[in-house]
Amino acid sequence: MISKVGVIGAGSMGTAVAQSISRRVGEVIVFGRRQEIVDSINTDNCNKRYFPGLRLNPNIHARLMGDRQGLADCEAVIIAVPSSEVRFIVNATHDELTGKFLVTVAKGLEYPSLKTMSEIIRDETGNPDIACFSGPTFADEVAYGHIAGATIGAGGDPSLRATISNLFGEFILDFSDDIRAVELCGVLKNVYAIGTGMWDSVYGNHNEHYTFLNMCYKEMCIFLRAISRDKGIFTKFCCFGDFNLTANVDKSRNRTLGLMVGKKIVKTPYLESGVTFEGSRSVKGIIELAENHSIDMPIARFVYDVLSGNNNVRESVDGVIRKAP
Ligand SMILES: NC(=O)C1=CN([C@@H]2O[C@H](COP(=O)(O)OP(=O)(O)OC[C@H]3O[C@@H](n4cnc5c(N)ncnc54)[C@H](OP(=O)(O)O)[C@@H]3O)[C@@H](O)[C@H]2O)C=CC1
Ligand SMILES: O=C(CO)COP(=O)(O)O
Repeated sequence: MISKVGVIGAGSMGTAVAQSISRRVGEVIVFGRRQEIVDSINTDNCNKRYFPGLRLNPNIHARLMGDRQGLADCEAVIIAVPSSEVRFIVNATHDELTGKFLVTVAKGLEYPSLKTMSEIIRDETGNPDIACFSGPTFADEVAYGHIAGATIGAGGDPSLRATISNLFGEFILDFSDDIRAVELCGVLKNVYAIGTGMWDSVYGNHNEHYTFLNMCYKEMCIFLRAISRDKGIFTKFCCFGDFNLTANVDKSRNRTLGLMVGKKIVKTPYLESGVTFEGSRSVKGIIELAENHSIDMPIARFVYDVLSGNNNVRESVDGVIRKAP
């Protein structure tokens, strides 16, 4: 039984996962890069920057990212930073992470390598046991203990699954041994959340919304059918559940980005906002990955065109309707 778990990333998802897991293990150590967050967690049992109203469980402690011994003492480590940071951070903590049980919750695709997070982590650590966690899991709702489902992407080793099931025992879990496919679901759903936000910024009726949603899900399933070994992936939490959560709910940062870009409230510097918009970083890679499999993704291309400022939603959307699968 794992007793000490590390969480790299003291943001919304890192804090939320720490709160959930802390009810199932002896201690959770959250590693952050801001001293004031580390202090607020250790002094006030609260991450004042991300969840100012949430009292964290007393067995959650925080350390600065550089605390190598603190990380070395953890038996399992969860990586909860934006996908753009994963390679740098895992490379920098290679010695402490090698040989450990690692789980990534990050939803992104490295460019131009087109590697998923678990593939990056394996590159950097050589660990055989790397799992991913992905599903309809808004961090704030996880942090406050609401029911959530998630897919665990992991190898078929029964002891590995038992370990994961215990760590994430507060979630309703399904499993897949196609880790890459699970992670790509999380990448795709962010792209379609932006796309649905863009569409809804122009077409506000119910019929229009669900027509476009269906077009997105169809394009996503065509891609997954081509790349996934897990033929049941389509009904798993990482796919149908997370796709619908983020495409339909304004709480989604990706959907909100689509709405704001569609309404011309923001232009491309939004990446400097400091908000984690994973879909905008991964859309180009997902298009290239699809092309490598001779798959056309008109909706993903629509998202990329509008995000790039090449076109606005109205100019681009006719192409989508004509070409969408
Ligand atoms: N939020 C959610 O609802 C969910 C998020 N996820 C995924 O989790 C991942 C993390 O996102 P999320 O927690 O939402 O993002 P947030 O923006 O809420 O937090 C990101 C955290 O990463 C830290 N960070 C960023 N760069 C570095 C770095 N170079 N070194 C150390 N720490 C760093 C930030 O530090 P600082 O505070 O100093 O900026 C912050 O603590 C994403 O891939 C996301 O898709 C998955 C499911 C749900
Ligand atoms: O992945 C998430 C919920 O499962 C969070 O979505 P956003 O990054 O769009 O906020």
